[in-house]
Amino acid sequence: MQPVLNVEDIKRVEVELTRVGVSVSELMHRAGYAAAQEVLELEGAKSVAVLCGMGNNGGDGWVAAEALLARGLKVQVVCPMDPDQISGDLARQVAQAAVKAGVPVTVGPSRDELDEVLDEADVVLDCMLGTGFHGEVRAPFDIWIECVNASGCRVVSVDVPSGLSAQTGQAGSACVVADLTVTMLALKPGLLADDGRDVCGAIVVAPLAEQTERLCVEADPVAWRTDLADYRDVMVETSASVDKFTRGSVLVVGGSSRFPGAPIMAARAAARMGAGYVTLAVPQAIAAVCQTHLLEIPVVGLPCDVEGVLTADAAERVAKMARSASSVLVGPGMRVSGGTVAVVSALLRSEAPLVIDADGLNCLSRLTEGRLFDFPEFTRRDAPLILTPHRGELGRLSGRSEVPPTSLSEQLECARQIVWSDGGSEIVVVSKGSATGCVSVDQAVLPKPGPAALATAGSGDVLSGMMASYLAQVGGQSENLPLMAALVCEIHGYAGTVAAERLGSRGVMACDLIDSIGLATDAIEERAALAGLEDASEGQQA
Ligand SMILES: NC(=O)C1=CN([C@@H]2O[C@H](COP(=O)(O)OP(=O)(O)OC[C@H]3O[C@@H](n4cnc5c(N)ncnc54)[C@H](O)[C@@H]3O)[C@@H](O)[C@H]2O)[C@@H](O)CC1
Ligand SMILES: Nc1ncnc2c1ncn2[C@@H]1O[C@H](COP(=O)(O)OP(=O)(O)O)[C@@H](O)[C@H]1O
Ligand SMILES: [K+]
Repeated sequence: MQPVLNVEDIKRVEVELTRVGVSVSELMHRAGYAAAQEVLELEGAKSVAVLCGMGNNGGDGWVAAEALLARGLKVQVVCPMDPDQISGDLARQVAQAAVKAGVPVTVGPSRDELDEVLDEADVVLDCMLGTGFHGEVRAPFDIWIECVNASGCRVVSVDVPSGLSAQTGQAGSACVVADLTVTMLALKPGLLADDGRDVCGAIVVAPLAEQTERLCVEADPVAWRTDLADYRDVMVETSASVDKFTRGSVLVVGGSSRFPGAPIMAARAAARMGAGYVTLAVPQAIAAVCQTHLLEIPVVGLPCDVEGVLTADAAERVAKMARSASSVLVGPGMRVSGGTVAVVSALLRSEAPLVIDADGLNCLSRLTEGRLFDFPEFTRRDAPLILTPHRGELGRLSGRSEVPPTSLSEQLECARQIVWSDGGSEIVVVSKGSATGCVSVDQAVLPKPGPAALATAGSGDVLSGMMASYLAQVGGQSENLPLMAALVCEIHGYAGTVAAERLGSRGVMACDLIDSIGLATDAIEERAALAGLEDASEGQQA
């Protein structure tokens, strides 16, 4: 797994590195060389325009420009002011050194002059704004960024594409769209979510020092980005000597007259994910319609009101059914009422490994008055509990329904608040978004996100069905619950990719994801096993 550090923690690592003898100047030189190296590895790169800002990100650029010139490339630095006028000592010194070494400089070009420089270049090295960027992009960089994006050059961004917040993942009104981002020391959350996913291109981490790995771990990473090989420890063991019950039984509880489709999709996803036996429990009013769509899955009708919403009488029945299930999913399409709140409450008190999604989470918000972290008694249980909120649901659970989290780092913060108030290792919050974080008290793991094709109604119901199914198949518990949850998200994402290949990136509907789950599971598990073997053989050779 790769550590992901908040920007302020990256700065702490930088300070720690200086304490162990790697000066900031040395770091800037190594950053510049790392960026230059990536440019040199691009096929056919001959002429490079290096666009430098006035801070240390620009400093990295000057070092890279000098290194590229020394390797025989045609280099042209573009800078808003005379190198002697740069206020930061370090950036000024490397700029002066580069000029002395013969690096040609264009100072404060007009738009036309900049376009001319870019016409001559085949690669742009973007060193305008790094982690020091905040607010809206100001002149001249707003114009420069427009020119870079229109130039047709390949773009390598240093540390972070200029105009993107490395912390929040939000892009300003202007933002470089890179083909490759060489990020220094460690991944930052903003590179992995929201606009970051659109503008970073491929991401390469340049650790810059042998001590970096240890210092990053000591800086308490905000999350860990998974590698496929990590999943081997949490995968379902395959065996031919199984029957439908040993393959795990899932109870799905949800639905209402308004939303009969959500629990149907969740139940089908649970079956496609490999559970041997799935039962669906829904309001009596929709039981027949659900059964018509589910040939393999028995449907149980429960007491409901005239609106086809579960009543409190259903709670005891559900709790009893939960006793014979390897896992239970509650929530999809259920609505929020006194009855559904009673059902969620009964399941929380049960010993069943439990996944709560959608309206199940909204019931939980209602139970805890929107401050789940103030009511850890609801989530404190011995059996696993997985909550799968999107940003809106997470906001409601965290008492911030008016201002739900808007970035991955805020998602992680809210999820942490919930799991830490509970304090147990059995609770995981799967905080969903364009990037998803699976958060427990021990760690937060980030699976590789799926494609935007997943942003379609019902996709979350499919995920929660898959989650309950995997939980059932590993016997209702896992050595590493957040990693298991991340594996399920990764399979969900890959199902989106498989479905998009078949139906087009905008054509995917939630049911199409269900049909792709089986192949996606096989593919991800096979790749994880292969990646594990490769890691092991590399380890032996080393
Ligand atoms: N943290 C580290 O360990 C290392 C950092 N390095 C580099 O240093 C960078 C951070 O350097 P700095 O803190 O100097 O910050 P930056 O160079 O990212 O940005 C600071 C400059 O940008 C300007 N600026 C900020 N917001 C702006 C806006 N909205 N519009 C226009 N201009 C704006 C500031 O006035 C200042 O001149 C990193 O991104 C990285 O490239 C590397 O040199 C090596 C190691
Ligand atoms: N832009 C995106 N890129 C990748 N995954 C996404 C994107 N948007 C949404 N997703 C994923 O799709 C799923 C949507 O879940 P949710 O919002 O609960 O949908 P619904 O309530 O309609 O079922 C989540 O797993 C989320 O991570
Ligand atoms: K940059």
